[in-house]
Order: sequence, then C-alpha cells, then structure tokens
Amino acid sequence: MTQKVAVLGTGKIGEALLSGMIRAGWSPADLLVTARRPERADTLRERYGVTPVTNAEAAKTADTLILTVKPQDMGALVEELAPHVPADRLVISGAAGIPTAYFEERLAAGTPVVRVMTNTPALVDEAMSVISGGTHANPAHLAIAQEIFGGVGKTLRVPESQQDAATALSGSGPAYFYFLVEAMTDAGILLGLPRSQAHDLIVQAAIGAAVMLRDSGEHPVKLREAVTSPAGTTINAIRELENHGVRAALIAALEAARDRSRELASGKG
Ligand SMILES: NC(=O)C1=CN([C@@H]2O[C@H](COP(=O)(O)OP(=O)(O)OC[C@H]3O[C@@H](n4cnc5c(N)ncnc54)[C@H](O)[C@@H]3O)[C@@H](O)[C@H]2O)C=CC1
Ligand SMILES: O=C(O)[C@@H]1CCC=N1
Repeated sequence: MTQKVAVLGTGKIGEALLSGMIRAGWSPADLLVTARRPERADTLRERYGVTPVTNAEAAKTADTLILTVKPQDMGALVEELAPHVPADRLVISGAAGIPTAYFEERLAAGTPVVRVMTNTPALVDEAMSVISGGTHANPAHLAIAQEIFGGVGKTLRVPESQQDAATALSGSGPAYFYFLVEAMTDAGILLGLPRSQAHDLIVQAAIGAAVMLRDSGEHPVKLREAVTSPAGTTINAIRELENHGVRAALIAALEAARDRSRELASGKG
C-alpha cells in the first residue's frame, strides 16, 4: 500500500523507526518528518532523504501520523495538530503511558488512534512493538501499524489495558539488560579482568543466553539448571543473588515502571 507517513518529533525512537522503515523498503519520498530544531530537520533530510515539514503540514498531507515526542510534550503537540487533522487520518502514538482516549478526546470525532510501545532495538531491527487500537481503530488501521513497526522487529497486539505492563517489561526492558551488563562488567574488574575483556565476556554470554532463550524452546529454569552443576560455581552465585533479593528487586522495579506509565497517563510530568 502506498501511504505517506509522517514521523512527528523525530528523536531517538522516531529516527530508529524512520531508518528501519527505509531499510524495510519504504521510499524516503513517502516519508515526512518534523523536528523542533531546524538543524535536526536538516540532519534527517541529509541522512535519509526524507522531507522535513511542519507539524501542521504533516497533519494535512500524511495518511498516517506517528507521534514520537515525550509524553510531557504530547499535550502541546496535540493542541497544535488538532485543528489540522482530518478525521480519516490514522494517528499512531509511540508515547509511554498516554491512552488512546487522550487523543480521541482532543482530535476530530472518529479519528482512528493506535497506541504502540516499541523499544530501542528498533535500531537493529530487533524491536518488540506492542500494539493496541483505540475506539475507532479498525483491523486495517492495526494492520498499517503492524506493517510499519514490523519493519523494525516483532510486533504483538494486546488489549490497551496491558500497555502499561508491556511498557515496563518491553519498552524499558533493554535498559535492565544494559544495567546488568554494566554491573557484571564491574564484577569482572573486581575479579581482575581488564574492562574490555570483561565487557566482551559478558556481552557474549548475554547474546548466547538470549539466542538460547529464543531458539531452544526450553523454559529459562531448565536452561539455568543446565549451567548450575552440583557443588559447582554457579550455585554459589545464585545463592548470593537470592540472598540479595535480586528476584524481588526485579519484580518491584518493573512494578514501579508500570506505575510510572500509569502516572504519565494522568498527566504527571
Ligand atoms: N527511548 C526509549 O527507549 C523509548 C521511548 N518511547 C517513547 O518514545 C517517545 C520518544 O522518546 P525518545 O525518542 O526517547 O525521546 P527524544 O527526546 O529522543 O525524542 C523526542 C523528540 O521530539 C521532539 N519534539 C518535542 N516536541 C516537539 C514538537 N512539538 N514538534 C516537533 N518535535 C518535537 C524533541 O525535540 C525530540 O527530538 C516518548 O514518548 C517515549 O515514551 C517508547 C519506547 C522506548
Ligand atoms: O523511560 C521511558 O519513559 C521510555 C518509555 C519506555 C522506555 N523508555
């Protein structure tokens, strides 16, 4: 389907999506971008051959608008767009927290809205994008969102009531793994390894574990048991992780992320 798509507020996520769409075969001629700073717009034009426009121009000319500004900037953007968005435009929000009803209340009656929570591995086509439709989004609208975000990784449709949880697990998810790699690299330093070697060892362990999780079909407990030899090294480490409440800390951490997503919905900046 030939569609003009505009990415509004092309920062980290907007650029990741834009570059992925071009890798997936979208023509730059069909892609519009908006940016707050003119230098940023120039960079995007030079880097991808896309056309920078104003938010109002994007609203008038694109078939699909993808809003990728921070939740705290969404109010101002929607206010600016509202007079220009015809009710047949598909509006896709990539923002954490903000429900589809927020847009439905502020845009023309009947505007189809789709909410998507993606993540930064979109940059390497390994995103997980979690998709929910608002009141006026029909299967064709959801299919467009799935086509766009499917270009940068996997997609999953969920009821909107699960979006805050999905944001905690998947939107923020990569950060937890980077945090673990950072901490385990520090452990390597403590154990006397050079930093670069410690980093490489842990990153490769992470990649190997991730591929096994994805491809083996085994439960993570089984995979961990296979590493954990009787009276071996791993069980000593696991005992320390349990002693320090790491499992409980992770559960609490993700619950806190879910709660923050809910707060963003209620406009707490
Ligand atoms: N960074 C992440 O890992 C993820 C972020 N998200 C969501 O994606 C959205 C964007 O996040 P990032 O890309 O990290 O933020 P960012 O700050 O890198 O990008 C947002 C961009 O929007 C621009 N902007 C703000 N108001 C504007 C306006 N009125 N007109 C034009 N441009 C405007 C800003 O100048 C900035 O370049 C957020 O809503 C966030 O919740 C979702 C999943 C993951
Ligand atoms: O931290 C955040 O609010 C954004 C949304 C999910 C990942 N990053």
